[in-house]
Amino acid sequence: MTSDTSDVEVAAPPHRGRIATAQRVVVKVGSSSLTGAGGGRLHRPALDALVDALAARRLTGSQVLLVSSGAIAAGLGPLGLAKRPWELAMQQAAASVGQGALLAAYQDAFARHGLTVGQVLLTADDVTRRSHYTNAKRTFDRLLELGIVPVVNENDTVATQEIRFGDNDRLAALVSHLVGADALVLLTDVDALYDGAPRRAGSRRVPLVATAADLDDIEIGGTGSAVGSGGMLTKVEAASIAGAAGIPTLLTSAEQVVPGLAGADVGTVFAPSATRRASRKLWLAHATTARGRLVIDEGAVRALTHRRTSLLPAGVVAIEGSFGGGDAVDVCGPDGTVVARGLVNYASAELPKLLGRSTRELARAYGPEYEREVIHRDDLVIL
Ligand SMILES: Nc1ncnc2c1ncn2[C@@H]1O[C@H](COP(=O)(O)OP(=O)(O)O)[C@@H](O)[C@H]1O
Ligand SMILES: N[C@@H](CCC(=O)OP(=O)(O)O)C(=O)O
Repeated sequence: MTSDTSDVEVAAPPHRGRIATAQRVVVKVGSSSLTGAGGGRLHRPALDALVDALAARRLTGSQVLLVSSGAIAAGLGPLGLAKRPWELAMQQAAASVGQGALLAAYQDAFARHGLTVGQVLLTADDVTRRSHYTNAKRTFDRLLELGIVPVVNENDTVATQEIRFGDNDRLAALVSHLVGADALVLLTDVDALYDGAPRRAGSRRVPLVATAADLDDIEIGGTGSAVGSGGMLTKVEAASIAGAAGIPTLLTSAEQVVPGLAGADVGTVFAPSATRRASRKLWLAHATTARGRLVIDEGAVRALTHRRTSLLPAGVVAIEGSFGGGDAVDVCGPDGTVVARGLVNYASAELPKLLGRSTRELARAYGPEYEREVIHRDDLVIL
């Protein structure tokens, strides 16, 4: 930068500064960045270069969590598969073979820097159900206290089609919530978000997404490689989930990880959309999959959104779906707009007889255990 005082000095964008100084950073790397041109085996030089950059950051005192894809891709070669299989059982077999190879490579690569890794395999349930969530959080906290680098992936071998994340972008965003990260870094095979297909002439890098409106004119497409899964869409969603917790996201390529982590003007930074909210509420909003819907009347909508009350049976007019007590459900107004999400205290089979009735009346009719709310306000997040 010139010292000429007539120049207006442009301060480094604050979000890039936050990435450079983040004390706790979650870094996610995609399959395509870890596999060679053929896609079916780990590309050790690429993995080693990534580990060198992360180890350097770790050794400056930051805590680094790595969310690494690549299990399925790494299992293709050993199983003699030319491309990612479509069948779930075959993907799981590939992941089972590949995850071992992946972790062994990380163990070895981090050991060159005197660092130890700890494997954490998560299913969607582990970041959805309250007891599992707390347990996963405790494990991460302890690993980080011990100076370990957690290496996280989805537990592909047991995740079924219905419950799996499928891509690791959202998982990385949820892990960043879970551990209260200061920054999320998504590494992929393109150096940034582009305003059109990245390899098309004329497409331009988007250096900053300050608000969701900045995405309006951007063509956000699917995966560009044979081994990736979500494409740009899941990365933009992940950045939005992280942003809702006050966490900035940097999206760039694995090759740009060193300047990216240093706060240089590479890749795309997604500014957070909010200041930090309590993580359990965020988890409720983003990690849970709604198993059903409760339709509530206008008065209940007002009570929930303006007075932040619990949802009582008297305000519920209809139920949709089949769910158990403790499951997540969406709460909608009379026009079908989703106003909240929460953990319901009753199973769908129990609810019909309670609708529209006061808790006092229900307690008289069915006993004191029916005096409880349909959703307690601590288990309710307004959307
Ligand atoms: N607007 C866009 N800007 C940049 N990349 C995009 C865009 N739309 C789609 N993509 C594609 O997203 C791909 C990255 O996603 P993916 O293949 O799932 O990677 P990973 O395996 O790292 O998760 C890029 O290779 C690119 O082809
Ligand atoms: N858990 C899977 C990740 C799925 C996947 O392809 O993710 P990504 O490359 O990040 O789009 C694996 O390890 O193969």
